[in-house]
Amino acid sequence: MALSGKVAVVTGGAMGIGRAITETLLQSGATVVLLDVNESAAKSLLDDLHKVYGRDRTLFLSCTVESEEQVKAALQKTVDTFGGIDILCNNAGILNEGEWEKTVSINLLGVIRGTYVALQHMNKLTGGRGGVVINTASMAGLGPLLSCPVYTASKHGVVGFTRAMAAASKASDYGIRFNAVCPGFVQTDLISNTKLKLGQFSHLEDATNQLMAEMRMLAPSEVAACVLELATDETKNGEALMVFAQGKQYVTFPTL
Ligand SMILES: NC(=O)C1=CN([C@@H]2O[C@H](COP(=O)(O)OP(=O)(O)OC[C@H]3O[C@@H](n4cnc5c(N)ncnc54)[C@H](O)[C@@H]3O)[C@@H](O)[C@H]2O)C=CC1
Ligand SMILES: CCCCCC(=O)CC\C=C/C=C/C=C/[C@@H](O)[C@@H](O)CCCC(=O)O
Repeated sequence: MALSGKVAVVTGGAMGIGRAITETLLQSGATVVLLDVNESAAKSLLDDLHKVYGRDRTLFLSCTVESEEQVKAALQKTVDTFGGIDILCNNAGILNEGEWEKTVSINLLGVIRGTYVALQHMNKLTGGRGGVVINTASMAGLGPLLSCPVYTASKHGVVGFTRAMAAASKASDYGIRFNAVCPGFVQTDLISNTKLKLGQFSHLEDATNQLMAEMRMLAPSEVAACVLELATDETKNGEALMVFAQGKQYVTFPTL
């Protein structure tokens, strides 16, 4: 299988897109460590996964991506347990325009933190074996979502950070590829009760719902399939892969 022998870490791996990524990577032969704050969801998922994949290819570690200490401990535990890290999926994210600092802290700072801590373990220049980092951005990382300006900013930041890290890694010979997946609307808890999550922009919920209807919904598994493509296609570095209900498309960015 494509990922046999590979060790993957998935943040926010207990639910939604992260759960689908976890399952898809396991199906492809990887060992998967899922980091999440929702212990009950994670333990329920682990029970299901153990029945299908056995107990030796999955591990749940309670970890918030907001904590440097917890991320460092989780990635060290991963390396101590499975020998290294080959794939990092910085997937954890929230929608909360009311608590916008928390949105930035998780969606952007959490991606930067996970990347920088994993770099110490994955970088070929520091004893790592290289690999790939796939960041879950969003279509809102490529264009503005009027009802959630801070969520939009966080996702634009993820796209920019990913592309810059890809260039830095190539120029530095880290041996690590960096890519972003940019889904449209996906049927998960994140987009439930959006009116409560839009803060001062809750009056724009209808406009967002109209966009959601026009773009149609994706299943988490469709996003996970694109993550698998970015993980396994070694020609992909610095890419942003858009995922629509109608298909997928790599972004062509302007050459400055
Ligand atoms: N649902 C959608 O329409 C879209 C979602 N995305 C992005 O996909 C990613 C996953 O979101 P969904 O699966 O939709 O949401 P979800 O709410 O179903 O799952 C998010 C997971 O992240 C975990 N999490 C939240 N805060 C965390 C933290 N501080 N540390 C560790 N884990 C944490 C949650 O416990 C949950 O298991 C997010 O980055 C989101 O922005 C991108 C485009 C579309
Ligand atoms: C309700 C928030 C959902 C958060 C979850 C997501 O990340 C969903 C993102 C899905 C689609 C986003 C599409 C964004 C489209 C806009 O950029 C576009 O409609 C703007 C067009 C006009 C312009 O460029 O100003």
